Amino acid sequence: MKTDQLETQNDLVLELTNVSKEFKVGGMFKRSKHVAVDNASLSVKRNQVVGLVGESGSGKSTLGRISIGLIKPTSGSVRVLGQDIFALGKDELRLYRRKMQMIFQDSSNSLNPRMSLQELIEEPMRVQNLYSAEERRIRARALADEVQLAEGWLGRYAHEFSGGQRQRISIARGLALEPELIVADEPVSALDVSVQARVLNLLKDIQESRSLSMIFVSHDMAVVEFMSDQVAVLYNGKIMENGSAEDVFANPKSAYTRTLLDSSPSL
Ligand SMILES: Nc1ncnc2c1ncn2[C@@H]1O[C@H](COP(=O)(O)OP(=O)(O)OP(=O)(O)O)[C@@H](O)[C@H]1O
Repeated sequence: MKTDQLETQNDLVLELTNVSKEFKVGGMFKRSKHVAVDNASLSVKRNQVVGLVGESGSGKSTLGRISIGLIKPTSGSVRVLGQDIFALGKDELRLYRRKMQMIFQDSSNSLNPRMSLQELIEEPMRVQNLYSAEERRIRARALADEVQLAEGWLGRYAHEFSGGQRQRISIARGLALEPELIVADEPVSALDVSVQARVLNLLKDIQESRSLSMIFVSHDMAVVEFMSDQVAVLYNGKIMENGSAEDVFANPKSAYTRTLLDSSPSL
């Protein structure tokens, strides 16, 4: 294999190929299948942000969760850094998951109220048995600084922070295991509009400085335009359109994307 071919392959952090997900729905007597993701193919390069947009129920979250191994697709393959993650055993997948982290809309609600900021950021490293206690302490401080939480706050508890600050804590916890791929699922939707821009700017700065690959799920087209290099539009589980953010926003190919853009007042 030529060197340039090798580089192109390594450059792909996430590769979804013909991924479908069917959920069984209904009760004991009337069972049916719901196709949440329908034959979707998508790739994310190193240092690239791919925005996933579409109306509620179009399959964005399901595809995001499939991308980091939280949901197993019914068919298709998911490669992260060249590795088919569903070909891994349970323990191997657990270890591999370090490379892929998810930031949820309500991540901050799941922070343990009995832990200090220092402990909350150290927790993912402790659970994975990574680093010495001293090193975890130092790393947690650096991570708090990276998400712009003051050193003086390291002893405070989750409930003492605002919504935006709690989402910064979740971001720091997501970064603690040095991931290469982040799936951010509506990460600012639960925040006040005034706080959203600051958290988005932080996320973008971190993504750029760490050269992270990211899937950014949002129903807000303006937010997606700000964050993304590439945009994929989902409708009924199908990818209707996938192109550079510039092209998709300036020249949407599908009528559905045009409707989405027209109904987005903040653009
Ligand atoms: N565990 C599940 N069991 C059954 N159906 C599910 C399950 N998870 C998702 N679905 C269905 O799959 C479809 C896609 O859901 P998904 O949450 O991925 O969409 P979404 O685009 O992220 O929506 P939203 O913006 O509202 O979060 C929906 O019709 C949803 O009801």
